[in-house]
Amino acid sequence: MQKLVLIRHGESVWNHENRFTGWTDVDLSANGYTQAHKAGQILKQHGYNFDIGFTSVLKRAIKTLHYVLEELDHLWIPVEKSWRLNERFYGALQGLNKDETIAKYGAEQVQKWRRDPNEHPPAITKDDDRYPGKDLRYQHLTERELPLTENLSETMDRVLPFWQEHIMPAMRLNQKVIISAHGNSLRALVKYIDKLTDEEVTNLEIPTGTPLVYELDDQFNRIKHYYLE
Ligand SMILES: O=C(O)[C@H](O)COP(=O)(O)O
Repeated sequence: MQKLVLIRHGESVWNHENRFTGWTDVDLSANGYTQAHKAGQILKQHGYNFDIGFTSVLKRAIKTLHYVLEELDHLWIPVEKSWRLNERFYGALQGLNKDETIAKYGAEQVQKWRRDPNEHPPAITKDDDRYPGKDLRYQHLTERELPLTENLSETMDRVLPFWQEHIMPAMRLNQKVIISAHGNSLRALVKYIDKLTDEEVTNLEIPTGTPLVYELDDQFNRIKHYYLE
């Protein structure tokens, strides 16, 4: 049996302001900073330690992992960052207030954009300042990999190769792994590990800054999962 720990970043400034974030690189809020430290303390109380960490290239997830590892006095372990663990790219919704968007387009449409695994939020164009092709950190990506919008299925398509090629090999070496990522990149991963249907994943919400433990068998099938609080 192996334990894998997933954590969604602590509350971000835009979570606090209720704005669609996606790949926008916003910082943790003061509350998010506290949540990240508390998550580290809880993991410490339960005797957790890690051999390797994985995170996205967005500072809210990077900092959350950093503060967790700081509490564990584990800042020295290797941390691998990948755009593949980024939040779902929320297209033209990025930056908009969620309630204002509901007022404009209706609750049903906004809920579809947020939770229907096959629904695309409105796309940006390549001349938009939010286009990742303009951002240094994504310069090595191919044009096909650079999103203009993304649904959860597409997020899953780019998360899973990273799971298979980086995270699973570490676990096969019996390394203890922590992954600090985002609401929707973690929903994509959990959909895969828990073999959830499209309908089941629609109702899955992952809270910020709360360690989620997966106990997995040798084939990486889930035995059980639970939050540490
Ligand atoms: O990108 C965002 O806005 C949030 O991190 C996740 O938002 P959601 O709960 O609307 O998918």
